[in-house]
Amino acid sequence: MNLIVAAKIAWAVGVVSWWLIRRPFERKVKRERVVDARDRVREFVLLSISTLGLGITPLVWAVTKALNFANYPYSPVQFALGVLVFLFSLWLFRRTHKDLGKNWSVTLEIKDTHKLITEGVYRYVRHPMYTAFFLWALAQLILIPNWIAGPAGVIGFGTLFLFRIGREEQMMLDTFGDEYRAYSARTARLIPGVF
Ligand SMILES: C[S@@+](CC[C@H](N)C(=O)[O-])C[C@H]1O[C@@H](n2cnc3c(N)ncnc32)[C@H](O)[C@@H]1O
Repeated sequence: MNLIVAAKIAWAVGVVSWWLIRRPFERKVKRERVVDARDRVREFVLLSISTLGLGITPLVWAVTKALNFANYPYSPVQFALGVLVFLFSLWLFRRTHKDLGKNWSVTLEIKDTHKLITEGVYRYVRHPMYTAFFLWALAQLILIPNWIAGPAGVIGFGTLFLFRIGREEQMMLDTFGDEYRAYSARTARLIPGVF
């Protein structure tokens, strides 16, 4: 099989796997009562930018020829590395969902029974789900040999992260106070011991 076709299939399998992992958790949180929801319009815009980068742009690359002018030569090593990083991101993504349980939400929300999670992967970093998304974006960068569709995920998810993270941490501080302050003091945001 042509290596570019293999990259397109690997990318599509990765995205469908991500969706299949998320589905049962989405169902579970539907029944929870939300007591604080912040920045609804801003969150919609940020999620759209992230979807454009991680979903729509690579999809356009995979199913049309519109971005082919920005393709560059590809190697089996690059393909294998991209697949490995994608697998690692999916593993971490599933772990974060299991650890967060009913406390998870797509946008900035607090539930009436909300608990601060500090165990599992949350013991090492405060935002492991965002680490998983950055790994997905990195996998896309490596897996897709195109100067537009490759980096689109890093730019799209990076924008969401930059404009959301301060507000999410402020919401957690407003809700959990000293408990979150102490948790923040002993954990990094994305990479243990680094950042
Ligand atoms: C998309 S989830 C991402 C969670 C976290 N930022 C991460 O990257 O793993 C966002 C929601 O998770 C909730 N949340 C974030 N950190 C949490 C924690 N340590 N414990 C419980 N809920 C948390 C907040 O209610 C927020 O609205």
